[in-house]
Amino acid sequence: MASEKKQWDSSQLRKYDLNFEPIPRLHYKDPKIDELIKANQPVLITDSNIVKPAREKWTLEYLERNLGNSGHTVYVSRNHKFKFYDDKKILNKNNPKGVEFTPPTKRVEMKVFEFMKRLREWKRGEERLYLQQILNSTVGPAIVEDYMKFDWHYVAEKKNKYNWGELTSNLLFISMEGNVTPCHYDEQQNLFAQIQGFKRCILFSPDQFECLYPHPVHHPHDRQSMVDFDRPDYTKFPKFKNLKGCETVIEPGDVLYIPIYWWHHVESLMRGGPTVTVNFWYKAGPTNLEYPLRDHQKVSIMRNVEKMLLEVLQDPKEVGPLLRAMVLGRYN
Ligand SMILES: CCC[C@@H](CC(=O)O)C(=O)C(=O)O
Ligand SMILES: [Zn+2]
Repeated sequence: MASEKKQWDSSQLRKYDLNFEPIPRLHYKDPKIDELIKANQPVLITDSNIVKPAREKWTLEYLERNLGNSGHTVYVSRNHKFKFYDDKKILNKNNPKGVEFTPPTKRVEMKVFEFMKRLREWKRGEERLYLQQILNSTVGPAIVEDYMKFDWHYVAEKKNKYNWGELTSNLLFISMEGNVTPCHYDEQQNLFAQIQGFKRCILFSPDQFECLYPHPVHHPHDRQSMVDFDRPDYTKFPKFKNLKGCETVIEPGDVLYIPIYWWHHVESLMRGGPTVTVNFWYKAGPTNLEYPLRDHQKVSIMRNVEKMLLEVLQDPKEVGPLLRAMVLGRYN
């Protein structure tokens, strides 16, 4: 059979001073998928029916007609990055313990027809938009009907087999070409289903924590890497050059398993047009402490230590000196 024409090329990928291994791409009936999920390893699942109705029907026109007339959550950025921030951690009159912080993106509520108009008329260099909307009762009945026809048997089988917690949400992402969600981790298991367009996903294991320098837990950019992948500061973040990761480009119909606590950087291909994705976020299941501890469990322990120290010390500037006094010359 003539090889299928590749639908994208490497010139559409942003260039980083890093090399990556490929993430395994396996047909959804391949039993090796279960081995990888059980080991908390990423895997790209192809040819499944997980979001088949969306794959067949959710064009931008269909979404514009059926997403409903409520305002949808849209982020606006002056550049290609959409770095998430938790506004509950920003200093303001209701949150005197918060951090002085200027959000890098604006969050607005936008009607879907306005969003789609902005998408159609967008010119390179203009501010970028990224719709990120929870699929909830505000969406139109046609979307609900399609959603009910997702292959819930397949996802429930994974959830139960690997003891994941409950499904917390499905987010719908409609991105402009070239948008980037910078490197971060989530405390949830994630089935990341691609509906339209191509997204490059670069993933790093939780054991790369020391190379990715997350913001402190109390910072609005908690869980996000401090390193700007476009212009890494190797003086401030010297271990970034040792970073080891894996990558794939997900295509419509692919579903990427992003394991809990795994770092991921996601970009809609440049010159690839708008992209549509639905994710499935599951809470972590109950974890029994078995030794040796898994790397993601150590990240969770470090988060708890940071939270406890901040609680008792009150001043973030005291956390470093106390930990250095405790460790340097004694535990290193
Ligand atoms: C706000 C979340 C964005 C998404 C990545 C992307 O599609 O841009 C992601 O990081 C996730 O599904 O966990
Ligand atoms: Zn994420």
